[in-house]
Amino acid sequence: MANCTVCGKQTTKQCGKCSNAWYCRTECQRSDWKNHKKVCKYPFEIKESEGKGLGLFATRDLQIGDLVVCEDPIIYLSDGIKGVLKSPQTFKHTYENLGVEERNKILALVGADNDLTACNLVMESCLDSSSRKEDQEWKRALRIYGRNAIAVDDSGSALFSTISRINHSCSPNVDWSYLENHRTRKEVRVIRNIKVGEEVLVDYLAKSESFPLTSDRKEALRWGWHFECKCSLCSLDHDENDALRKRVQQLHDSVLNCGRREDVEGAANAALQKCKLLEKCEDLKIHLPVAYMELYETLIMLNLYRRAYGINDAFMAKVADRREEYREKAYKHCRRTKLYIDKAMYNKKIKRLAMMGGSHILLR
Ligand SMILES: C[S@@+](CC[C@H](N)C(=O)[O-])C[C@H]1O[C@@H](n2cnc3c(N)ncnc32)[C@H](O)[C@@H]1O
Repeated sequence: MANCTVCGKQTTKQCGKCSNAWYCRTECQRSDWKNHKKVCKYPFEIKESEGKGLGLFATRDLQIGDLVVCEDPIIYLSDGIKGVLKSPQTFKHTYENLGVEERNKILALVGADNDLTACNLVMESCLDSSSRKEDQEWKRALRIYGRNAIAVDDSGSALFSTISRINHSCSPNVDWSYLENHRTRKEVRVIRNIKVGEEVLVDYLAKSESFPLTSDRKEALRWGWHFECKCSLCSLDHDENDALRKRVQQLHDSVLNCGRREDVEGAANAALQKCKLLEKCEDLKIHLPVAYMELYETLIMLNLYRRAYGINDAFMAKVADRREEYREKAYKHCRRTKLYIDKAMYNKKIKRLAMMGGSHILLR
């Protein structure tokens, strides 16, 4: 049983073409067609995923780079990323300005129960304070927001009708990005081939630029998303994968630490080893573009410092002179998956790298 996409009534009837929208009667289906026809063609169906509520499942084989869905948010808040929403009052105001259809779409998402753990502390204090009847709906919606909101650009978060139904896996087969010219519109694309019938899974923690071990990932998902992860990686024996992640994290830290000690050669070496290791680990490949960009930028630094630090020519010939090749690898991955390269993210990294050794040099 689900809620009608238009009026919110309980129903078991789905769109016959894609099974991704629920309608209680023909009038509701007809009135929603102008919106629904934009997503009706997508290659997935929404159905029960064991132990995780609903989820997206491929209705045909999908290749790397294929589009799963592209969607605008039902509600978008620019004042804080998920989990640290600054003001529940902003949420209340934005929610109450939505039309009935949008509100019903939000209320149909998972998490409307009275479970206060599905809220961060700011939300919790606000939700605790009043039990007035007229406040109940937006508070329900706020709880749903706590369970489903997704970061959409550097500072905002949003709820989506379809994308918010994608379950998490620490070994994902899709990734999402916003569009260059439309930062609240979200696109989901395949990063590992998916067979018909397989669940479409994204890594909720992927953009955190760290390589957490199983126990840390579980904790982060409990804290930020309020669930106990049942993905394949967390369910299996994870010692080997954890050992690999530990090594990648060490190399990642080493790039920064070497930089702080003005050991640019050490930083470049660590960045290179990190890329090599990431290439071997299927569930961490998502980090490759940023890692190759980091290597590229480190090698530019190396080139600039080569005389000052007496960096040996053999090392330069072996690694540093190949820097364009590494930059190309960063872009190649993004071109293959057709995901938007977040230039802001790279710029932040470039700034951080430019601070290495207290230098004021301009990189570009
Ligand atoms: C953004 S929603 C995903 C869609 C949701 N399954 C639904 O029915 O609408 C996030 C919720 O899905 C469930 N979920 C997602 N990934 C999961 C996982 N790996 N293990 C267990 N539950 C998961 C949790 O209940 C979580 O709070």
